[in-house]
Amino acid sequence: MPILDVADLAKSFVLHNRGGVRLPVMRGASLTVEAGECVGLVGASGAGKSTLMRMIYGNYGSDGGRILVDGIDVATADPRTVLRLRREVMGYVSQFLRVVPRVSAEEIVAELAIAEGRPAEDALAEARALLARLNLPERLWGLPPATFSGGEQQRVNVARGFITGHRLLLVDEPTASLDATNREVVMELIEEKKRAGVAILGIFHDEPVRARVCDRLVDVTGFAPAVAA
Ligand SMILES: Nc1ncnc2c1ncn2[C@@H]1O[C@H](COP(=O)(O)OP(=O)(O)OP(=O)(O)O)[C@@H](O)[C@H]1O
Repeated sequence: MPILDVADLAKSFVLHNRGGVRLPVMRGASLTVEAGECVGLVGASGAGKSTLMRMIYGNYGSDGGRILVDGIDVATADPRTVLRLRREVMGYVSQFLRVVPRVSAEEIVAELAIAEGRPAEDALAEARALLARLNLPERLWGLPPATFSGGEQQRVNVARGFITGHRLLLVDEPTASLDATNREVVMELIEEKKRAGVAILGIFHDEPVRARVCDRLVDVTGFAPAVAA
């Protein structure tokens, strides 16, 4: 059974500030991701890549179809079940870090591992190891990331997303503002996850990154309502 199994998913946005106009953005979206596999979402800007990821993570509702994560349908699950899936099964690594005031970089990274039940000292040790691998200067580990550069914040976010034992990772542009050295580290982290049997669905604008880490590509342009009609 694939860890992620999306079938016949439909989505339209209702524009409340435009008198409730419905804007269909997706129809018949279907894809699967197996353990140990990385699938890349491609398609022109505005084709719906991020929207599809947000529906899978349960941030956006859908108008029809199913999103099975570890056999449970996110499209119809109650919020409590979605929260459990996020804690136990699926992680989301966005491009941007949500900065929490006064919480240090290493604590932000360790947080999800602690939530999974890992002892705090172990989680902090692994957080530091990941930050070191991602070349974040040690003097920054104990500071809140609010004043960090874009690339430094992104590396904290990648460490936070990759520390978990999640079996499904949704990654949205994890290398967007990184230099070549750190891009290489992120690609290695993805390859390690795949070897550990983690299923990954990603958006990678960087073609060489995509070519190296993705086993398959899914073009979301094929899910546009006009094409499917
Ligand atoms: N909250 C929203 N309300 C209304 N329309 C939206 C909303 N979010 C996205 N859209 C529309 O849905 C379509 C798909 O957007 P989405 O961000 O998923 O595209 P994308 O493929 O990820 O693009 P990019 O590569 O530029 O990030 C676009 O036409 C966008 O304008």
